[in-house]
Amino acid sequence: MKFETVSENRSFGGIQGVYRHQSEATGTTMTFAVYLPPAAEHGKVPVLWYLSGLTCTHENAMTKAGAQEWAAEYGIALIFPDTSPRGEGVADDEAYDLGQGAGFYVDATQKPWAPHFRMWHYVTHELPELVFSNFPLDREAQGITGHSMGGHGALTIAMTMPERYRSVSAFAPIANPSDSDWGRKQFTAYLGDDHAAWESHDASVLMRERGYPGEVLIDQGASDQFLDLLKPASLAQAMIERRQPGEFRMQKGYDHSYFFVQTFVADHIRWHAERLG
Ligand SMILES: N[C@@H](CCC(=O)N[C@@H](CSC=O)C(=O)NCC(=O)O)C(=O)O
Repeated sequence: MKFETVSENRSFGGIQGVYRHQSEATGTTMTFAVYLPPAAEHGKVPVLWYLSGLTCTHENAMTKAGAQEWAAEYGIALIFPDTSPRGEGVADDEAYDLGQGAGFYVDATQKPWAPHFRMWHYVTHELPELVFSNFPLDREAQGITGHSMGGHGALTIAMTMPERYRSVSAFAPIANPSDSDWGRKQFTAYLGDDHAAWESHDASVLMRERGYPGEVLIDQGASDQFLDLLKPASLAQAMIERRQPGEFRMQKGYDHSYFFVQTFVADHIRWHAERLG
């Protein structure tokens, strides 16, 4: 699989790279970022996938989360995919929470989204094949995290493929999209009216039905301006009903911004590093 280098910069002794490739999954050019810690000079390192939220590209978390320092310290690589296909021939919507920048980590089955909006397949199949073939990454040591829409993606992907994603965490995830205006509109557009398809992309439903075999770490700002849309209580209740091991932390005074993410990102990278070995 071919890709081109957009930029590479030294960061905390490692390399922060940005790359571009032609995606078969989305039928578009996709950009992604990979941070390789210094330890990657000596062999394969564990991988933490970071899925971003609404309106983001690969760049927001790469530049705002402050994750590289901790990834370098714990010897773990970071991968930052984009959040949707983009481009002139790609469907879009005027709203910031549908279309480009709002792929919701599903494979759309409905027009006009279906031809390009295949972010589940892209993030779980195509991009892994590309990065594991071209970077010194340990395929057997993968964790996944994300923020907001990306937290939704991380939780639903980890609960669907726990044998692959050996650790999971989330920052302020969209926790119950089937019952939220951050979910119903997008699932209707991308997946249609088939609520069974919605439920397989809803972290609270998956938590209640199957949970995750390891421990789960969730951080949620108690002053998050989007609490009504995120619905953390649904996920917390599902964790209790499931007796899911893990930590659900309400962080006093924190909102939804990257100031919140950068405050707790060290905890999350440590969490993953401890579980990925
Ligand atoms: N209307 C706002 C909402 C966008 C926003 O807050 N996006 C968050 C993720 S929200 C859930 O997925 C985000 O990460 N923004 C990028 C950033 O760098 O902060 C708006 O358009 O600002």
